[in-house]
Amino acid sequence: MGAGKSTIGRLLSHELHYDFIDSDKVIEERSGANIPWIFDVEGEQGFRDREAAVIDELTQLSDCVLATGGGVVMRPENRTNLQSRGLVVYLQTSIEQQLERTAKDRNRPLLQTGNPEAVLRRLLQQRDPLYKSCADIIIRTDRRHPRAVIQEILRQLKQHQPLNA
Ligand SMILES: Nc1ncnc2c1ncn2[C@@H]1O[C@H](COP(=O)(O)OP(=O)(O)O)[C@@H](O)[C@H]1O
Ligand SMILES: O=C(O)C1=C[C@@H](OP(=O)(O)O)[C@@H](O)[C@H](O)C1
Ligand SMILES: [Mg+2]
Repeated sequence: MGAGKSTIGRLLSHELHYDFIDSDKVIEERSGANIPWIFDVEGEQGFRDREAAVIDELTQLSDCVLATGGGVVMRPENRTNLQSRGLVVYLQTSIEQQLERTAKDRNRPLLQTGNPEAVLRRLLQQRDPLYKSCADIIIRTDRRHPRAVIQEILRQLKQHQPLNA
């Protein structure tokens, strides 16, 4: 959360002339509700079920940049689908920067309960090995302008596959 997946993903899609899809937005559109409501009414498991179905569908598309929610790696089938069907970029970000970037946002239910720093620390401990297990590319985003992050992604992408852009 706050790594910049939604922001960087959109800008990157422009550079690549690809479509941009944010799985959280698709989940909201399909359910007709926002993420806090889904967590409230269906619990985190309900949200993860919706997320897994959407990820299975969206990872079958071509020529697009897909931004996921940060918890996508918690389900093994999501990791398999992302890894086998796409090229995965891990935006690695310090907790300090995550806190700064998410401070004003009330749309992340996991940060609304308890101490956000402690929550982020626990989640990073659980998830960092999982992000690393599926990432083709790892980019540090701390104190880097989104444009610099995108340039670094493009540079590393070129080493992986020929690009249309
Ligand atoms: N590299 C960056 N430098 C500064 N601010 C950023 C950067 N990446 C994202 N942000 C800002 O941080 C906030 C959270 O970004 P967002 O793209 O929603 O993250 P995510 O989708 O990973 O949770 C947004 O306000 C965005 O403008
Ligand atoms: O880390 C998480 O478990 C979540 C991250 C959110 O997306 P962002 O990573 O885009 O904030 C969103 O999917 C939901 O609130 C759960
Ligand atoms: Mg996002």
